[in-house]
Amino acid sequence: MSKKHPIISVVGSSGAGTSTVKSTFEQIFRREEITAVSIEGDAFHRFNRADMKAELQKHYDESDPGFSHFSYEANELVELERVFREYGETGKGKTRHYIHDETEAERHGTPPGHFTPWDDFENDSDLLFYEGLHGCVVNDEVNLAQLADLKIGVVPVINLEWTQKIHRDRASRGYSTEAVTDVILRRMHSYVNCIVPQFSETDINFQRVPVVDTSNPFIARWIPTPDESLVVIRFKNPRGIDFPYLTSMIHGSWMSRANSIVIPGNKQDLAMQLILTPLIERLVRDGRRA
Ligand SMILES: Nc1ncnc2c1ncn2[C@@H]1O[C@H](COP(=O)(O)OP(=O)(O)OP(=O)(O)O)[C@@H](O)[C@H]1O
Ligand SMILES: O=C(CO)[C@H](O)[C@H](O)COP(=O)(O)O
Repeated sequence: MSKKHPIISVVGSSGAGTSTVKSTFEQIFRREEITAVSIEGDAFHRFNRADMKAELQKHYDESDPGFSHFSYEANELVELERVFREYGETGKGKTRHYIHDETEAERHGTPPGHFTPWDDFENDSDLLFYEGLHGCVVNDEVNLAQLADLKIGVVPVINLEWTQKIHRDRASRGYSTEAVTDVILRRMHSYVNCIVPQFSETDINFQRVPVVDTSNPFIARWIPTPDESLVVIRFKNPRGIDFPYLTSMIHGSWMSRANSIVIPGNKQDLAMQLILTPLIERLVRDGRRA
């Protein structure tokens, strides 16, 4: 927890939609005149693409099913914790980019499968925004959840998450369905052990649930649209959340439990803005005061 230099951590698996949610946060930052610096979780992978391939082969040869981009040891989590701590204490820190494809390569001048050099954050930011796989990890080595001030989980039900990953990796990263399926299978062990536990650390989870059949995500021709989905929003601590206000403002929403509301999928952006704006405002106000 850091009052003066707050940290927002948005966590989700690969293809869950954390980059998509980032744009909602950016709208709030712009409207509220908040200056944010940001980290993409993939920047803290331990290996570039070629080295990762060799590591995967090594683990495969040793019959180790647990190793993948999702596992702790494939990522620089101690370094990420150091950056979170440094930012919380001083408002300074550094990050880099992992380049996935040609479009990103052109933007950053680094070839796909490599990292850009480390770069310092801009000075005088109001907050640090993390989006990625591991921003709420608590394990024997690190406690990232403890260092973040607002923790959000983006967790579509798994069929939908796989559909989104397959479509995104095929459309913009040049992989075949078979290659993505193989990656999903190899990551399952660490999905369960390293990714899922974080959703008990998060303050709010947004879980998109399709209302069309996604029973075979490997042949789905398109991603279910927002109109074909509901979103379950679960608050870890519902105290202080004005549920009557939210359900009256979000047409078609209802409470499904004492700490959860369900909204139509096409209202996710509105719901995020209504829920997150006051929380972010408070973080920034307290930070500026401190
Ligand atoms: N609410 C949504 N409605 C419809 N499509 C969505 C939604 N959220 C995400 N998607 C789609 O799912 C795909 C994956 O989303 P996104 O790139 O945001 O995932 P990600 O979590 O950032 O993945 P990674 O961490 O691997 O980069 C994209 O094609 C995106 O358009
Ligand atoms: O999105 C991801 C994890 O969040 C990618 O799978 C990861 O960054 C590795 O990419 P690639 O295998 O294409 O080098």
